[in-house]
Amino acid sequence: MAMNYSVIVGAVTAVYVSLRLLLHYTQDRREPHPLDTLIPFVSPVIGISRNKTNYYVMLRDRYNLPIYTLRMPGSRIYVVNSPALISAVQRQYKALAFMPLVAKASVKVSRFSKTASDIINTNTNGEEGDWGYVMTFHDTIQPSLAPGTHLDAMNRVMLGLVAEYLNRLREQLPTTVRLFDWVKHQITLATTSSTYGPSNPYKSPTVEAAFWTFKSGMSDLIMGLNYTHTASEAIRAMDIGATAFENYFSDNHRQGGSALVQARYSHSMDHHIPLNDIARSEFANGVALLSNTVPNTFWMLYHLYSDPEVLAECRKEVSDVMMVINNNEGEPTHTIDMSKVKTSCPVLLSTYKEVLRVYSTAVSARLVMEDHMLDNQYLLKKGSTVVMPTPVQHHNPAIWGPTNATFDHLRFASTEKRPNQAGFRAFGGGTTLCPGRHFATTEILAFTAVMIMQFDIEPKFSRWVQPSRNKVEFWEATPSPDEDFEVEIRSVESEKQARHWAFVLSDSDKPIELSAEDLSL
Ligand code: HEM
Repeated sequence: MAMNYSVIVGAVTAVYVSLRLLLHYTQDRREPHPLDTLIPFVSPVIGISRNKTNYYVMLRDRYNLPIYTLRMPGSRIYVVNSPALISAVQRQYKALAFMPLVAKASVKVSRFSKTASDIINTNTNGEEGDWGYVMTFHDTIQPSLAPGTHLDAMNRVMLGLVAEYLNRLREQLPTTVRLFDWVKHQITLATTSSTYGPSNPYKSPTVEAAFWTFKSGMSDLIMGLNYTHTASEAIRAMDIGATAFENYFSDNHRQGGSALVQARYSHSMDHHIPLNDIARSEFANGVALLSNTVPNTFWMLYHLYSDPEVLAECRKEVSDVMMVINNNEGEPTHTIDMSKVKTSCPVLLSTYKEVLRVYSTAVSARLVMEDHMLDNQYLLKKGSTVVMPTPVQHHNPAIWGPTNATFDHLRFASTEKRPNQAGFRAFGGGTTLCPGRHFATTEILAFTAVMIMQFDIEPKFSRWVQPSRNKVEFWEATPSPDEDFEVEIRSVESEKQARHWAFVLSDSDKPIELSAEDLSL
């Protein structure tokens, strides 16, 4: 027995020493310093799976390095903390590329045909010039989501739908719903109907449910774990979505949709993507459309309703920009001008930005295409991944002060001390800055503004309790609550007489500052 024990100890020691030597001899001194090497190659895996994106914040707090290396089995991750180095990474968009990662992940999750996969995987980083499906994708869709005519048109449809859903809700009050599920359903329908028009495939409850099943299995699909139960369910769900979208496109329903869907469809057709693959890509696009807007709307409602002070201040602001206008039937209609909400409701806007700051779990990633000296200081090796975790910036005491960990709904409303916009990265930055940020912002603000004006919400069985959010997946930029809960929705007493609500967009959708890039618009 003693003999067996010493053999095991000897073997473990030999493995450990070999791993340490391997780490030592394969780490170039010019690379960023390696961290969390207690058990080489294993400690970072445990750290990330246990602590999710908090792991990066913990390592920043402990070592405060501008950049460091995490050695993982078979790969290196360079984690960038310093804002100056983040800018340097963003400037090197060819050497430190985003699109090859997107192409690889999208082929895995959408399960494209070989024809489509080959087209998508060609010239992903513009090695042969600025052409190809992936290289031209961003510039093709960007105009349909940029402030201007197309975005206004999409916003007007979305605002009409939000008003219609919530007007209908008034007729069912009081009602009890599971808050997250309810928000998910309302936002899914408003977002997808304004994107896809009257023949929106998500109007089918089967397609709507299939999308959320697909989303639940995405992590396994990205990691190639196609054999798990969750992945099999996601694959089945993708097939349901693909069939629905194939019918939508073959019946020409996209003609009634937004400029965004037209641009995406034409782009795929121009690159000779087969129809079933276009449908797969469109269904997977639901992740960009919905996976952040839904949870951010939920967290907004949570903070608005769980704190009477926040609720009162925001209600006052919105009521100041509300008008009563007679509709076509001569009925008085409470009308909220979204253009005014964006210019005259600083507390509501600040609450929204604070939600984005506190809840963002986005980790921007880049693939190192060739050995590269970042900022002439740090060697980044070909094939490694560079990551820029947003929580590190959003919880940086040097930018946000000692209260960085707490939710302060007035943080962005202060006119004296403007927070440094470079430290706010909820929508990413550089060439991969989120093109959907203005659309999502208008939707979240409209939905929450009309909610607080029309309805009171109370948890059914207890007081408001901050839901945990530990189940967030590694690729998600916004966590959902771990558990849903029931709330009762009632009519706001003083508003009982107002039966109709509507929105107008009096001015073209002005960009509000959602990123450092918006300051120059
Ligand atoms: C509150 C809602 C949203 C949040 C927090 C959000 C967040 C982000 C973030 C952090 C990125 C950067 C990814 C990176 O650099 O690694 C991104 C990219 C992107 N987002 Fe959003 N997003 C939101 C809504 C939307 C909507 C509604 C759309 C579509 C209409 C959209 C479309 C996209 C696309 C296409 C990209 C990739 C950009 C590229 O190809 O370069 N997003 N988003």
